[in-house]
Parts: sequence; structure tokens; C-alpha cells
Amino acid sequence: MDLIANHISHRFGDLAVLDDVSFTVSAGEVVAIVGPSGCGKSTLLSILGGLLQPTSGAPELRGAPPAGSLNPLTFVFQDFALLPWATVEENVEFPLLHAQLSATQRRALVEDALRRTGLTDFRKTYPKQLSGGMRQRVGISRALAVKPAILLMDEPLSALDSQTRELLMEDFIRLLADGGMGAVYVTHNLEEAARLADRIVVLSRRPGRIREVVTVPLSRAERGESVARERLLALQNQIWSLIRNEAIDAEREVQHA
Ligand SMILES: Nc1ncnc2c1ncn2[C@@H]1O[C@H](COP(=O)(O)OP(=O)(O)OP(=O)(O)O)[C@@H](O)[C@H]1O
Repeated sequence: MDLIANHISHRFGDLAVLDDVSFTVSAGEVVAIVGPSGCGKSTLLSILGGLLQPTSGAPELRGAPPAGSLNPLTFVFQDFALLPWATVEENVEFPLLHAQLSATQRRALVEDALRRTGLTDFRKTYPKQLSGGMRQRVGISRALAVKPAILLMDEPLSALDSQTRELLMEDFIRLLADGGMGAVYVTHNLEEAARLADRIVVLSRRPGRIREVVTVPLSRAERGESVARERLLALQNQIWSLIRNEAIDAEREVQHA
């Protein structure tokens, strides 16, 4: 199933936020969205996921979702959005409660999602007993339980310390490795974008327009190898040079607002 941004523009009142943004996320593809602060990245993700109606243009889904997918487009949130009164397994089960599933089918989906995120031994734990990284694993596990075609992620690692980020980055790379699931990944972090994505959509300063769509010139398998670091670093520098001046302007605007 492909996700298409079709000439999307958006305004909040007088503020033009996105201007004619078009691109396609093909089945199984990982696309990162980067750009200066306030250029409309989160707004674009909300529009793609159907949470916000754009002023013009539209997101489109083309093709059938994978067999058994209960929610083809599924969000992973920056602040995890867990139910504090529910255990890990209850949190993961939550989005399945209203699906037409037997208890056995539900249990199988929860088991699989817990296993894929290394949470099997933490099933009876409550979120407040867990570290930030483990909480985000619960958020990811809950997203996996509904068998998404495409994960929509808005800075999913930004609330975490650098070592935890690195561990979760490795989890994302592993979970997305087989191309069975695609993702749209909004981030400020160019290293995360280059390591995870097949293509990187670079937005201009607000109103966000597409400046460039950069294809990462390494396969997913190659990106895991240490020799790839230099090439990924060169790519990060290339993208940074595209947005650096506008990032400075955006920062000044925020400070003077
Ligand atoms: N609900 C809203 N009402 C009014 N303005 C909004 C609303 N949501 C976002 N904005 C404004 O729209 C612009 C784009 O916001 P958005 O969060 O999409 O940008 P971003 O690129 O994700 O930002 P950042 O990089 O800082 O996370 C900003 O100027 C923001 O203040």
C-alpha cells in the first residue's frame, strides 16, 4: 500500500504552514521528513495520518493494505501516550479491543508485538516502573500489534537520552529491515534520518515546500555496516548545507517572536 501526499497545502488562520507538498511513500519504504524548526513537519504528518484536514490537497492511500492489517496508518508518539493505569500488555492490547477478534487472536497479536520489542518479560509491569526507552518500546509494541502498513513517527526518540536513542534506533532498523512495513519519520536529527530512511524529504522554511528529496545511496543492510558511516556522514552534511541558513533564520524568528 502506498501513501501519497497530493499537493498538500495548509494554513492556520493567516499563517501559511505548508505549500503544495507532494511525494509518495511506496509500500515498505521508509521516508524521513526534515527541515528547519516550525516548517510544518508535524503538521504534514498529522495530515498524512488523517488527524488534520489540509486547506487544500489531500493524502491518499493506494493499493490494498497487507493481509490482517487492522490499522494501515499507525502513529508512534514522542511522549509515548501510554495508559498509566494499565500494564504493558494491557497497553499493547488496547487498540485491539474494538477490533473483531477473538480473545485468542488478540492474545496472539499481543504476544507477537511484545516479542518483537523485547517486552515479553515486562508484560505485567506498569509504565511508571519503566525507563523512558522501555516506555517507548511499549508505544512501538502497541503500534505493531495492529499490523500497520506504515508507521507515522513524530520525533519518537526526542524525549530520550543519547544512549537510549541509539538502542531504540537499532530496534527501528531491525523492525523495518525486511521491508514488510513502511514508515514516515519526522526528525530534527539528520543522523537518524540518514541511518533509517530510504529517502529524505527536505522541506524549506515555513511555509514548508519540498526543497529536495534525497535518496540514501545505501541499502538497508549496508547502512548497518561501519564502513557506511562515512558515506552517511557525507549525506548528512549535504542535507545540513541545504537547510543550515534557513535553520538559522527559523531560530532567530522563534527567539524574537
Ligand atoms: N494548531 C495550531 N494552530 C496554530 N498554529 C499552529 C498549530 N499547530 C502548529 N502551528 C504553527 O504552525 C507552524 C508549523 O508547526 P509544526 O509543528 O508543524 O512545525 P515543525 O516543523 O514540526 O516544528 P518543529 O521542528 O519545531 O517541531 C508553527 O509556526 C506552529 O507554531
